[in-house]
Amino acid sequence: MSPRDASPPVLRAEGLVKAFGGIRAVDGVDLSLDAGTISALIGPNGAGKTTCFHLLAGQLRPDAGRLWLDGRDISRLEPHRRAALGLARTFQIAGVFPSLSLADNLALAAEAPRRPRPGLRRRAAPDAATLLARVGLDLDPGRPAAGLSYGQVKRLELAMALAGRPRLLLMDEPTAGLDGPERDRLLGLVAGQVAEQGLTVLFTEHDVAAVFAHAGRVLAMADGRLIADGPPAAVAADPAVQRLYLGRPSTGSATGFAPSGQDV
Ligand SMILES: Nc1ncnc2c1ncn2[C@@H]1O[C@H](COP(=O)(O)OP(=O)(O)OP(=O)(O)O)[C@@H](O)[C@H]1O
Repeated sequence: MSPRDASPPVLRAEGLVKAFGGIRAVDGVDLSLDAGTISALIGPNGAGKTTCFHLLAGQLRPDAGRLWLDGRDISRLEPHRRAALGLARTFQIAGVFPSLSLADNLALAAEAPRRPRPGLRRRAAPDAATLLARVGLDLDPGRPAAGLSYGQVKRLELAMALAGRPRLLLMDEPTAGLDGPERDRLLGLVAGQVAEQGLTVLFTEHDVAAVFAHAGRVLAMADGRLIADGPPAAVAADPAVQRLYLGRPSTGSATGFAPSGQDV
């Protein structure tokens, strides 16, 4: 590819550091995410994944390091300014309003990232029925969110994240609380949006089988640092990752660092 053809990564981070007292929760993280890719950030409890997400989305200020979204320096922007530029984040506990209709939940979610930039021309959000169809919810958009099953709420949350038409979606344990089939279904829907809409996704996930099934790339974190980054099979075979999860190097199985379905 010639330099003229090269478009900047959707997200680039350089030298991110965040310490809490004596703990360096994020300790010099560099990463870069290309458009239309889905990557998983894995690591044991306390590795620094959530802190990393806070730094990327702007809920925390880094002690050091810089960030670019589509080549634009966003290091000093507040979370709502980053959201207005297309960086969306979902949380483990999300904000669905049970008393509002599905359509109103989606309309609020579509509006939120745009409020701080009144002067800009707005792109129309997809309509509620289209968004619900994208996440496989065959429901009346006029019905209240109250009474949805937990799995349906998680899919509504995904539709709400998509309503803002993000460029980059950071998903912190999007499948928390879901059983195996529901987890697969949700991550399959996310991967579908990556393939069809050119969305870029970084998600955290403790279930290694789900990571292998849906992530194109895996970034493994330990003690605030990225210790491996690459295709899932290569990361699984990485000796540092093997030591982290099993306390011993790889025995050769590409998916052997944790048995299918085991949490990491
Ligand atoms: N606000 C805070 N104040 C003090 N220490 C913190 C704070 N937030 C995180 N930490 C510490 O920073 C380290 C990284 O935590 P973090 O929550 O980012 O890890 P994680 O990989 O997301 O873990 P988990 O998988 O359990 O959510 C941990 O040692 C944690 O105790």
